[in-house]
Amino acid sequence: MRYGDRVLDLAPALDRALSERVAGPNLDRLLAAGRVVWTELAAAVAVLEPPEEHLHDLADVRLRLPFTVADYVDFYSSEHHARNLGRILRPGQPELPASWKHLPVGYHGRAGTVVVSGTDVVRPRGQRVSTSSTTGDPVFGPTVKLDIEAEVGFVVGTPSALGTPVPLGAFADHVFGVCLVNDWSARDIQAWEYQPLGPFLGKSFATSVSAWVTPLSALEAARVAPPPRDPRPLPYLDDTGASPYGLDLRLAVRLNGHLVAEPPFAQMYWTAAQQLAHLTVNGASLRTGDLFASGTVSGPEPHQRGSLVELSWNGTEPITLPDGSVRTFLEDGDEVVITATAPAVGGGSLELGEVRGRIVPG
Ligand SMILES: O=C(O)/C=C/C(=O)CC(=O)CC(=O)O
Ligand SMILES: [Ca+2]
Ligand SMILES: [Mg+2]
Repeated sequence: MRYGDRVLDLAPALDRALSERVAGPNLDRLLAAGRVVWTELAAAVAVLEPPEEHLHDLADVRLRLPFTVADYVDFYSSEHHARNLGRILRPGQPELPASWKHLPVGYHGRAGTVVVSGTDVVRPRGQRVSTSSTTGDPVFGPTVKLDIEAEVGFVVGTPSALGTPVPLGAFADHVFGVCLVNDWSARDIQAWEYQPLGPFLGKSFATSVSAWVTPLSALEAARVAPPPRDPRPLPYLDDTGASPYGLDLRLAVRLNGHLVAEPPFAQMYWTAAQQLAHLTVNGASLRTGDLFASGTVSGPEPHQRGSLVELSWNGTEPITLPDGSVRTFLEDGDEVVITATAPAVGGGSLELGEVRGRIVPG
């Protein structure tokens, strides 16, 4: 457990009965233990006075992937991001696909390449069509449009049965907490391969997650109403009158230490509860360790865009950083850090665990 600037080795600091139910080398057993135990643990932690011997400086600790990732799904739930990508990738066509306001669009990603914050990201190679190509034929080589996507991830604890959808109201019975996600994306590989089945190799080479998962119970004060929906969604997605599941998380994206974007999660069109309801409405089951990400978090303002393809408008509007360096997409050696804050229970604000990654040559 994160304890300010330190790390608390929680299991030996807990009473034995609780410790035996959650202890392990990662969060897998805690996730599987279910909501009653999560609540019991949160109560125990709130009154805990940790002995010094179980506290370690962050610098002395190597952070690991916090849980075994089962299935990984990525949504597309920022209206601002979706409209921007539509304008950039599909000029002359409607900004939003016809289904966009009726369901949270998503795709299944590659769980095995989800890596913990701090892991280097190797520039991927693949097929792309050069902008100077006269034939439209692809070339092969390292991506020249390596991008980030600042996202929020939701971590499933309690599984569900195959054939049984998880309704909106059961969200907190299944989802343990929240992490930050960087969905690295090779825009040139993606643009050539993605139609009609969606992203494939352009995003499957690495997805970074924070080493820390913030329990939903710690984010009660961050809950906000999502933006109004028009048209009203079908009943299984209609959260009118329900306790809202928007979250006022304020993201910050830094490139080589310079702030380049401040995406507001509160403006996401579809909430995580709706994403979960949609993901299971066909009877698909959940497993402990399933990770579903929000989609790139972009707000309405230019400085609120959570990807470089938006911030540099597909490379046509380069960004000048305070140190004088200029970027469109990522260069080798670049380091990206995504952080977030949220209103805390009892006042003040809390920080989510950061997600950090550096690009190394392919
Ligand atoms: O509009 C497209 O074709 C592609 C969109 C994305 O690459 C974004 C994606 O991965 C989903 C998201 O993060 O919002
Ligand atoms: Ca994404
Ligand atoms: Mg990815």
